[in-house]
Formats: sequence, C-alpha cells, structure tokens
Amino acid sequence: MTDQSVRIKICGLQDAPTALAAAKAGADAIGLVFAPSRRRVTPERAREICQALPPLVTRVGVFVDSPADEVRQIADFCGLDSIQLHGQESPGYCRQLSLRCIKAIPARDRVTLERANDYPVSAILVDTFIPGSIGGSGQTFHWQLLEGLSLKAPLILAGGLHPGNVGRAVALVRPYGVDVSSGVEVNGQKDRVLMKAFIQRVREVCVGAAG
Ligand SMILES: O=C(O)c1ccccc1NCC(=O)[C@H](O)[C@H](O)COP(=O)(O)O
Repeated sequence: MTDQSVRIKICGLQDAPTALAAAKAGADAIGLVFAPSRRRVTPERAREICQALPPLVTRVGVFVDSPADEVRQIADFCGLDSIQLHGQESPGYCRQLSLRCIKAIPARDRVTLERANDYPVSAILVDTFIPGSIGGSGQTFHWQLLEGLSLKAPLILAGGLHPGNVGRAVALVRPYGVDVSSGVEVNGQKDRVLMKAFIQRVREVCVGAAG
C-alpha cells in the first residue's frame, strides 16, 4: 500500500509569488538553490521568499560543496528549516553541520545507493546520475534500481518527475516524499498549472491506495 501522505517538495523557486502559489497548491516543502544554477537565488531573495511563506511549509536550502560556515550563515539569515546537500559532502561534514540535512545521492548503481546509509541525515534524496550535471536535470532513472533497498532514513524520490509519471513512480517506489523541478516548468519558469497538476496527481495516487 502507498503511504497516504507522500510529501511533496517543489525545488528551484525564485520568487515569492510563485513560492506562495506552490504552497497554496499544497506543496509541503519548497527548495531554494544556492549552488551555481540557472535557478540560483541570492540569500536576500531567498529570505524574502522564506518570510512570505506560511508557517507550515518547509524551507529547504540546496547547496553543493559549500563551506559549512557559509551554509550555517545562510540558513540562519534566511530562516531555512532543512539543508539539502547535492555535492560530494561527506558523512562527517553532515555531522558537523548540526542542521537538519537531506543528502542527495546519485542513482548511479547499487553500491552508491547503499553508501547512503553512512550519512547521519534526516532523509536521503535519490536523484538521477548524469555525468557532468549536478541536479535539476529533468531526467529520470530506472526506479527498479531502488527495489529492495533498505535505507535508514526516509527516501525522497527525484529526477525527471512530472505530472504524467509521478503517479507510477509513487506507486512503484512508495517514497516518503517526491521532489520536482524541471517537470513543473515551462520555458525554464515554474508553471502554476503544472505545479497544481503534479500535486493533485500525487494526492490522487495516495488517496486511491489508501481507500
Ligand atoms: O535545480 C537545480 O538547478 C540544481 C542545481 C544544483 C544542485 C541541485 C539542483 N536541484 C536540486 C533538486 O532538488 C532538484 O529538484 C532535483 O535535482 C530534481 O530535478 P528535476 O529532475 O529537474 O526534477
């Protein structure tokens, strides 16, 4: 049976009105990218977005191999609830950060996925492995790679999800949460209709499985 309440994170928000639209559509969490990316936001813009959001929406900051002090400073300045680490950060780095962390792990092979259990984190986000690309690629991976994988932390599924495939993904993988960026964009911008459709599809599958 599918978990009735699969959490939904919409990543790569860049302005407060769009982030509010995501929250209003039912997103549980939003992601703000501080790493080099076309979706990158400044700490000032991220703070504005965080302050505009209702209290029960989780604000996640996405970083790639940033110095720990810089991450802590930005988290404090913006009021981030969780930190998503999308680079080569080690388990020790996560431990010394002393913040709620989500570690992104590339779905490269089974050995890589099993190493996720070395991380002292709140959740593991499994994303598509693409050589030379870090995140937000819009590409899926073979979800069967996750079959029988036993993770200590809750699993967030990412990589190429969109309203047309997220139902199948949730039914097959049964993750704690799903994460989307490219799949709810049109011409590189977040699209309110697609964000709504994505969230609605996840909710439909969850209610269908519970009923
Ligand atoms: O989204 C980015 O541009 C990005 C850049 C650098 C590191 C991480 C990034 N995104 C992290 C995410 O959580 C994305 O939502 C995740 O990779 C899935 O993206 P997509 O395949 O586009 O749905």
